[in-house]
Amino acid sequence: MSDLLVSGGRVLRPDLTIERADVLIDQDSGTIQAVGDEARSAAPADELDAGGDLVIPGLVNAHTHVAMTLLRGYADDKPLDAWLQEDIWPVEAEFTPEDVRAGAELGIVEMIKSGTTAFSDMYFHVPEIAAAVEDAGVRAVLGHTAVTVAKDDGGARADMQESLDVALELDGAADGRITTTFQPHSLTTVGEEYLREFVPKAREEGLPIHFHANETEDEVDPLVEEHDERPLEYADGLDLLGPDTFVAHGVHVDESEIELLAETGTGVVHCPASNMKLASGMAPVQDMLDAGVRVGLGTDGAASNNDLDMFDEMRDAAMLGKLAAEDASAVDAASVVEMATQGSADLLGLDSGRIEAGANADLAVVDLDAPHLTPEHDLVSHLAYAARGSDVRHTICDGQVLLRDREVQVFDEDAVRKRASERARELIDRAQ
Ligand SMILES: N[C@@H](CCSC[C@H]1O[C@@H](n2cnc3c(=O)[nH]cnc32)[C@H](O)[C@@H]1O)C(=O)O
Ligand SMILES: [Zn+2]
Repeated sequence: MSDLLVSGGRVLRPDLTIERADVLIDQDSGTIQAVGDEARSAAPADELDAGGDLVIPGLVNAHTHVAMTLLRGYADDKPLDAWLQEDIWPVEAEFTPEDVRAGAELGIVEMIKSGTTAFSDMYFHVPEIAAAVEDAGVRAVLGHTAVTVAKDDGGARADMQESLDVALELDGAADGRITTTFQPHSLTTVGEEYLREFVPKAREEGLPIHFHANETEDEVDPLVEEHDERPLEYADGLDLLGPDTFVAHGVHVDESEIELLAETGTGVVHCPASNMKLASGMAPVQDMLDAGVRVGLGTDGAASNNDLDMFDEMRDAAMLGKLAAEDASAVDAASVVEMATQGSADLLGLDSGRIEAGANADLAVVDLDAPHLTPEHDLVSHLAYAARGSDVRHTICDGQVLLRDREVQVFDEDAVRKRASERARELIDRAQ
């Protein structure tokens, strides 16, 4: 048996207490074998020093568009609709499969370096993203995002069919590290007739569903006008909600919709940085938590964030949650740490996000030896409010070491950055 010992650290346990403990990992099964006294292995095949560090579950980014790293800083300071239509979609039309691969590798390197071990993605040229995930050793929930507006009927149906086909084909790829979702882009960018035709097919195949919902007011008003019901009531009528569904954003949800989310077990991925940057609004996160809605955390794409650092996202979630509730006790440190770990993992259907025997061996080791993490009154507070992605020292996924002493083990980081820069430059040239 091949095993790995993470030794000498303090460990964040599932109940958010901190315990001095070693963690023993079975690399063959990719799971945690023991935490604490039972972890003292006679002679582990490999050892990672976590002395003075905090060992946490690998963070889970529950909503992103990873290849959009190529568009980081390309178009800023606009609202969602204008940003997508005027800037993003014209350039995305020029993306080649190689561009998506280069952008995905860049995004994955950024995530590995900041302690993220799993992500959920919405994009196109998905086999390229799957190949990058396979090479990198991370986990991902992938899918092809279908849009039907501004397409003829043939084009629209083909895009919906591709979303089904890609989800069926890639499920279980990369030794099971890849799973999939069926992905209508949003309730306003996919026509009702296509949802009526394809959602039942996705349900029949048992595919989980992921889409953008209630992100901006512009997305809510037309649906209310046309159907005389709230967007999530409309979605429920189309069998889009349920425990196998998680929606991105959920910013403009009213009380009845929060109830509907809780009743149906539908998950919500909160994306605070994107919501602030595009001025989409403030999601009522504390109200959703109080109502028993399952909430995870995501960065959204790098062009609306502009990074993929989940530590940033935790802090943004806490800050924005307080502002939205006008209550400093809302969305507290423990809530955001839970959202970024067990909360997101639960939405993605992963047995990750907790350091416990039997769970996936997906971990990050945070170096606490820094002025901004001193003194150590409360390490959960530090994770939420003071730590940064660059404090991550080691990252482990599926029992394999992806980052060792801040060195990415799975890719040549400089080559990935160089390729992404070149591809991004050529892409913008083509689009202009
Ligand atoms: N543009 C393609 C496919 C869409 S892929 C997923 C899309 O979501 C877009 N996207 C990124 N962030 C957001 C967001 O916050 N809300 C809605 N869409 C977004 C992203 O740019 C990408 O175009 C088509 O026309 O078929
Ligand atoms: Zn998005």
